[in-house]
Amino acid sequence: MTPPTVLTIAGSDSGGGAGIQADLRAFFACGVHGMTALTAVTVQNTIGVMGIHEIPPDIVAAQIEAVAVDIGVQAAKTGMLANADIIQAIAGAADRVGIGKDGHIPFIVDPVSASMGGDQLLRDDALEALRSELFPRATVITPNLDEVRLLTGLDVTDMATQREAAEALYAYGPEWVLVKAGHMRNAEDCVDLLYNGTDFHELPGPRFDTPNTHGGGDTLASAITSSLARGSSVPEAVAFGKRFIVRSVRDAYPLGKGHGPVSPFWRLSADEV
Ligand SMILES: Nc1ncnc2c1ncn2[C@@H]1O[C@H](COP(=O)(O)OP(=O)(O)OP(=O)(O)O)[C@@H](O)[C@H]1O
Ligand SMILES: Cc1ncc(CO)c(N)n1
Repeated sequence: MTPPTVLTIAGSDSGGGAGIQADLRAFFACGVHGMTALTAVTVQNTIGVMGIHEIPPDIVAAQIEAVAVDIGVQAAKTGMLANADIIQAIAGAADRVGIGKDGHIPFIVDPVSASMGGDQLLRDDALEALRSELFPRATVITPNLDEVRLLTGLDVTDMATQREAAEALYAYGPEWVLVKAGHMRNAEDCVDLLYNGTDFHELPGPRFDTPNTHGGGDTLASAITSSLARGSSVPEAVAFGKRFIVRSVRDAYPLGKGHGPVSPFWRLSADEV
């Protein structure tokens, strides 16, 4: 039987840990058919990003439309988007094929701005395009704490400031905001926070002491996307994504001389999360 079909709009990580490679691995482990609209080729390994080749915006839009009209997309997500022109092209293509909260296709916007090592993956002038073009179309946005700081100027250090950040980001128009806590390094646990303008949902989880969390944000967003494609509600899909990422961080493995990737391979031998 044909599995649910999902689309990632993101960059390539030559090291295979993050980006489109992480998304496809998570999609496979979640039992959905993954499709890709490539936005950039990065020259990357576990240590850092040494080069970026950006894909022309019309080619990014054409990839989205090609798979949408033939195969169909049940949920879509974004990762590294590189620049404002690419973001503009994605917004146009999304509207044409019904991706986004005003269309019928759930749309997860992960506002990726830098790699784990701090290398920039989004040009400075593209932050405004993310806020104005993609956040109002998003079913869920999934910033980490560095992205929260870039997007809102807020420094999240505890649950109170995490709630404040969720409210500030909600004002940009997404249906839901998920503020991820991975970068709250002084905290004992990893409590992500989901908000829809009225209700706060806390997603508690353990914090593993490991340097190998490369691709963690991509893997979480891909698991959420897969669950939405199966028809789950946003709180159900995010709870699934959290269970999925906890197991994937637990099973992360060392690779190269830098940060190893999280691993969704455990899923292939388990019946359910
Ligand atoms: N050390 C850890 N132990 C357990 N869970 C973690 C750890 N680090 C991050 N997570 C979880 O992984 C998910 C991704 O969080 P994080 O804030 O690190 O995102 P990110 O920075 O976008 O990821 P990436 O590493 O892909 O850039 C969240 O659910 C977070 O709670
Ligand atoms: C291509 C790419 N996308 C996303 C990330 C962030 O995990 C990365 N390091 N590289």
